[in-house]
Amino acid sequence: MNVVRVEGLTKHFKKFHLGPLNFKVEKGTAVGLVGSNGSGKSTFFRLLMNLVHADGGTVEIFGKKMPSSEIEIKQSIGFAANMLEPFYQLSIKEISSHFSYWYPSWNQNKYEDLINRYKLDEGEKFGKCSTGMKKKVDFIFSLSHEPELLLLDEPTAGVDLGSQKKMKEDLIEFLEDGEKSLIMSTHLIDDLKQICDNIIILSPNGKVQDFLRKEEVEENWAKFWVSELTEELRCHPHVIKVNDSQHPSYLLTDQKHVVEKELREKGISVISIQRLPLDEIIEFQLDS
Ligand SMILES: Nc1ncnc2c1ncn2[C@@H]1O[C@H](COP(=O)(O)OP(=O)(O)OP(=O)(O)O)[C@@H](O)[C@H]1O
Repeated sequence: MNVVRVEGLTKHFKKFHLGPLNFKVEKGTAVGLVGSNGSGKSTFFRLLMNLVHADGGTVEIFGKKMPSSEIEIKQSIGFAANMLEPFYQLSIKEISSHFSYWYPSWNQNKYEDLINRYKLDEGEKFGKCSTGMKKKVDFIFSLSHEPELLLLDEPTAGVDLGSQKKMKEDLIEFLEDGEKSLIMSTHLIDDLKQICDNIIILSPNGKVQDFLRKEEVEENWAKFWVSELTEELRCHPHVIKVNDSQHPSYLLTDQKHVVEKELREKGISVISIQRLPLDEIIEFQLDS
């Protein structure tokens, strides 16, 4: 079952066009959204939450259409995206009383446990919190009403290392029963490695450059150092990069088994094979 389905979603600003975006998020999975600064990650979250109006396309969440089922859908979404600034004059506790009113599923015990876990002072005015503290408050509010889906825009950015570790533990626990889902943007490879199943890469011009299934890419992407690079290999649809400026030459593939078979059939010797770590794969995708 798909928890999120996006079709042809577009947003045009004067100097930036996002989309058309097409993808699905399966229930029970965690998706990492990566892309360079300004590639449209925050805009994408705002579109999902109908905080900016799309110029085209459709969004379905929990099988219901946005924006016609907006209120119902939002009751089951935990959203953290630096949206609490308008409450800068209120204390964390005062903001929590608004949240508990808005969300029938608000879990006061969970909220208090998280406040203690992240060592926050509930009496502090939100506007006086540091950047990292604000991120933690945002994170706590997103989790305290027992959502089915979390949408988190760079949740760990600017957060101290100890709290980053706790956030990851909390997200892994959130996903544990396989019923709940997560989309989070991040610039941190560890977030992707430790939490996400799939990765959406946004190109600088606001398009989905790739949708990577983490298990598949770790299995399929590899570098082969070979005795020779034939023309056929250079043009092979699963050879995505070659380098013959050094000896031995190497090729990069996103289909290890296909290329391995091809090399064997053509009698080309493989000097060595290296699996590609996820960070190199993402780096390659972001650079290409
Ligand atoms: N309200 C707006 N009006 C005009 N342009 C906007 C508006 N909001 C965002 N943009 C532009 O859309 C582009 C994408 O911005 P967005 O904040 O979504 O990127 P991002 O991927 O989240 O970046 P970062 O990684 O730096 O947080 C940027 O060029 C930005 O200037």
